[in-house]
Amino acid sequence: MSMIAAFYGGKSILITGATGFMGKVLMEKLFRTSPDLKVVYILVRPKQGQTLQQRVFQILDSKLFEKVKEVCPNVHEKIRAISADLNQNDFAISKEDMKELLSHTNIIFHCAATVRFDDHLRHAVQLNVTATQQLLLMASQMPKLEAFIHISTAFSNCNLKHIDEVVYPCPVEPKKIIDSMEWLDDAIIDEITPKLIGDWPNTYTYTKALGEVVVQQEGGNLNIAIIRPSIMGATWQEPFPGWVDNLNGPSGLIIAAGKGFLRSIRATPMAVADLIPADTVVNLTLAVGWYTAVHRPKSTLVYHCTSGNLNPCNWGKMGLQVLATFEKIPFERAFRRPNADFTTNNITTHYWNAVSHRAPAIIYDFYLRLTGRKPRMTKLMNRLLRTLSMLEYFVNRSWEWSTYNTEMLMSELSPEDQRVFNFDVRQLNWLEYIENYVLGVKKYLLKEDMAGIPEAKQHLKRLRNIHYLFNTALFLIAWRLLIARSQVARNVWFFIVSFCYKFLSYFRASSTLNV
Ligand SMILES: CCCCCCCCCCCCCCCC(=O)SCCNC(=O)CCNC(=O)[C@H](O)C(C)(C)COP(=O)(O)OP(=O)(O)OC[C@H]1O[C@@H](n2cnc3c(N)ncnc32)[C@H](O)[C@@H]1OP(=O)(O)O
Ligand SMILES: NC(=O)C1=CN([C@@H]2O[C@H](COP(=O)(O)OP(=O)(O)OC[C@H]3O[C@@H](n4cnc5c(N)ncnc54)[C@H](OP(=O)(O)O)[C@@H]3O)[C@@H](O)[C@H]2O)C=CC1
Repeated sequence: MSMIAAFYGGKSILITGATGFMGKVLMEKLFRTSPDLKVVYILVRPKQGQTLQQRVFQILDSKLFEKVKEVCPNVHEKIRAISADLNQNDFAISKEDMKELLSHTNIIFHCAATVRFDDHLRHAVQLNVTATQQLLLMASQMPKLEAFIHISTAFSNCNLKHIDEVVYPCPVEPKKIIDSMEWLDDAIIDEITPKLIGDWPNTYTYTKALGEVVVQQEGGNLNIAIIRPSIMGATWQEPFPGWVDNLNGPSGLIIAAGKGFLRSIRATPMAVADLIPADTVVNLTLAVGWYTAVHRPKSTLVYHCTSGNLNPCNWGKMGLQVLATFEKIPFERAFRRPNADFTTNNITTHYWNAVSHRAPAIIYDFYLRLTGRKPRMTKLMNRLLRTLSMLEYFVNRSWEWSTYNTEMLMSELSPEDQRVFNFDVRQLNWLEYIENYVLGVKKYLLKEDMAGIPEAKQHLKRLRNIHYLFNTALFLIAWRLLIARSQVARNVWFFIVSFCYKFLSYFRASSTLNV
């Protein structure tokens, strides 16, 4: 019997960010391995005209929860959705709900965050720092609380090259930042943001670093642990390979490459692609929850959930495998044949952006206009280029994350727990994982049917023929123009023609002699 699964039995668990990518995988695993848990409270905000219950049912109706419904048929009764907005004071939770949360919660998994790189500093601070502070305050009033697990990111200290499993201080105290956000107006915040974030690449990583400091400073006597995942990708094994449901991290770029929009990216092929499957992160998170509650470490432990130091894969290898998978599993209605490449300097990046991204978009929009349709490709391409520029920082550097605590935890698990809550990335086969990832993007994100693969392959063949035809026509036109204008080109042309003629004459003469 798994000790971790048994530990969660009968427990009341509070999850923030349960409607997000990681939150869903976390809930799924909890219910599948500990169907006898008491209740999972989730803090949810009504969104896009959906009520809380509708949001919960939508999650439970997804393929991700199919296995859960078999092992825990009353799962919907065990999820208690609480209306909350983490941007508001006291999270705008009603008094009754707050009372229930405070008196029953045993474990907290704090996953909610804004993960947008370009979020306004005020909003990023509110969600990633102030909300964490408020949640800690709530936690300190929970008499039955056994552990508080805070999800951060391995990139919270990406301004360093080697990162240990410790909380690093920030140049400005989080409390001062929180206070200043209250009285500074947006224009001033915009102006000081670059100075405040210093050598962090964006407001996301900066505020996640501040969030960690808050956890350390204001955790008081709570039993706390911090988990730092790197780039979270589709599931590796559980509940099935390849599950993914948002465009963050590599998923959006896989779509852009597979549909033929993404032709080149400024990335260092040898830089480590520190991807980590979502189910690996969740297994570690649940193991940390158990360890923190049962062993009550004296200080706040930080756990790195990364792949680079144990089983490294680089962007070059990953990119090639993604492209190889498109040969077998193409996406439908591609704009161009998938053929993304890495560039390594600014000049080639600008060149390929102009030639391979902007020019085809302009030509296609011109064609759309001619045929009476609304142009849209240039807008889409601009958005892709903006996304690429935001991700560039992460695909041109490598980091070293130490994993002493994560390895210590692994050694503390029983063989059964090591199997059920496996977070040993050394066992990950990258080629297989990436293939399943691309397949998952096709099935669960693009919602494309596998039966459409032959037609998608035919479409790619047509695109290849159009590509060859276009290139040949372009070459002939360019050559014709050159010959008309340049004596050197004419001389070269006559030399080639006369050489071919002589060669053919010689060939004909020698074959006549042989007869
Ligand atoms: C050959 C291949 C090589 C592969 C090579 C890979 C390299 C991959 C490196 C990654 C490196 C990360 C390393 C940090 C790891 C962390 O710790 S960070 C956690 C992950 N966070 C992220 O990835 C967030 C990054 N994304 C962003 O910050 C913003 O989306 C961007 C990039 C600034 C773009 O913003 P934007 O232009 O305003 O576009 P946005 O409104 O966000 O979205 C555009 C459309 O996509 C949709 N959309 C956006 N997000 C989502 C979503 N999550 N779910 C569903 N739809 C969405 C929107 O609905 C919108 O659609 P429409 O409503 O227009 O129809
Ligand atoms: N994805 C990744 O690559 C990585 C993620 N992480 C960390 O993992 C955690 C989970 O990330 P991930 O699941 O990918 O993120 P998602 O963007 O998928 O989910 C974010 C969650 O936070 C919730 N949330 C956001 N704002 C509010 C609000 N004002 N009130 C209530 N809830 C809110 C969202 O709710 P709603 O559905 O209503 O929007 C959603 O449930 C985060 O802490 C992130 O920093 C760390 C490393 C990598």
